[in-house]
Amino acid sequence: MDSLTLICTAALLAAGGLYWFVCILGSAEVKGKRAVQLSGGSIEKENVQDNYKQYWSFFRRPKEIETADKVPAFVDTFYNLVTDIYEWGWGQSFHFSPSIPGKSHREATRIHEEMAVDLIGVKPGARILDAGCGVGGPMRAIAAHSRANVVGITINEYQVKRARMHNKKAGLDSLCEVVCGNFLQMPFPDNSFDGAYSIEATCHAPKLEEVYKEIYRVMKPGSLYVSYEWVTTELYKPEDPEHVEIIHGIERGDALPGLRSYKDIAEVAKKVGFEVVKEKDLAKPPSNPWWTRLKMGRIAYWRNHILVTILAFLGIAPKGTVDVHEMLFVTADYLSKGGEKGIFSPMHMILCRKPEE
Ligand SMILES: C=C(CC[C@@H](C)[C@H]1CC[C@H]2C3=CC[C@H]4[C@H](C)[C@@H](O)CC[C@]4(C)[C@H]3CC[C@]12C)C(C)C
Ligand SMILES: C[S@@+](CC[C@H](N)C(=O)[O-])C[C@H]1O[C@@H](n2cnc3c(N)ncnc32)[C@H](O)[C@@H]1O
Repeated sequence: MDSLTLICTAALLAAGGLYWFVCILGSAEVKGKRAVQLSGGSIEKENVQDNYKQYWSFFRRPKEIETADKVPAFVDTFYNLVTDIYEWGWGQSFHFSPSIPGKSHREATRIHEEMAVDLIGVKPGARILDAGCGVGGPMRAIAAHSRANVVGITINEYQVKRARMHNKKAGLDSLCEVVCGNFLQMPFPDNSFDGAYSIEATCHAPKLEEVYKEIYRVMKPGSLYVSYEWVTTELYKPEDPEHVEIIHGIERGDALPGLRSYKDIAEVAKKVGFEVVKEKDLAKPPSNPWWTRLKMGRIAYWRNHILVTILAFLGIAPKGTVDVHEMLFVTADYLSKGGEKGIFSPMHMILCRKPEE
């Protein structure tokens, strides 16, 4: 073989390898987002790095996220930064679920979502609220399973665009509606929903009471609300520096104004007027660990990190994407530790009823 043939063969192999690494491997599962499409949500490409710095500056004084009224804007910035990475590396449902032997992550996720709508017992044609809907993974599973009309609300405009696109693609846009707004002040009339749910979303509210009060307002008397809450468990010891570090790590990497204790959830629900029908930590045995999926993905995260670094270097992905990805990488570790130690649960389930008038 002469040297020209050798160079051409090597170049072809390198190009093929790069294509495979970026376009095939770049998507860890079937997600609807590719590595080459990573963006900063609604943030202009050149402003992603500054927005990341701005996000991080909120945590200079841990546990004191300046003032509560700044939280929705800070959460919005966070989701501009992470939405594409979540979709690319996790899927369209931005939450955890217990692993189920013999079932894929996708199936386990769907089962966890369907359980929520089964708990609120709605009939086909009912109108239900998804408070903090993300890009609508749960909303589509729930609408398909229950044939209820789901109205989702998210603070993040980019997620609204993504969710509407996915709804249409899934042929579920007649059942699923998405609104951009703050779940602390929703643009819906009193007593207008036949049920409501929120999956790993109300943890972003600076005061749980404010979001529960607002959900209570828009629900019809007699209807049910279920929430999967992020909490510290009875094993969390605030005097243990390792526990505190893990919980702060989770708060910093997930835009949380401060994790609540499992004890506070039912108390707040009752305070706003709900009757508590059932409360259960879905992470507890006999459920299988929810964090194994996070740990199993570690090799893929390394691969993703190399990929993101190359794409940012080539100017394909925004510059700050590398920092955001690194932050998530670290967060995954804190989340797994919180799960393994049993001090944190992302699925403390509470089922509430708005009393009949
Ligand atoms: C409910 C919330 C989000 C929960 C999870 C959906 C996300 C929490 C941490 C995220 C991730 C961590 C590591 C990323 C990895 C480094 C990257 O290569 C691919 C994406 C990750 C796996 C990413 C995916 C989503 C999470 C698991 C919060 C915000 C209240
Ligand atoms: C972790 S994601 C979960 C999304 C969805 N429930 C799921 O499981 O895929 C949290 C969601 O809550 C939304 N959210 C947080 N604070 C909000 C607020 N004040 N008003 C409306 N939505 C909010 C975010 O925009 C995001 O869509």
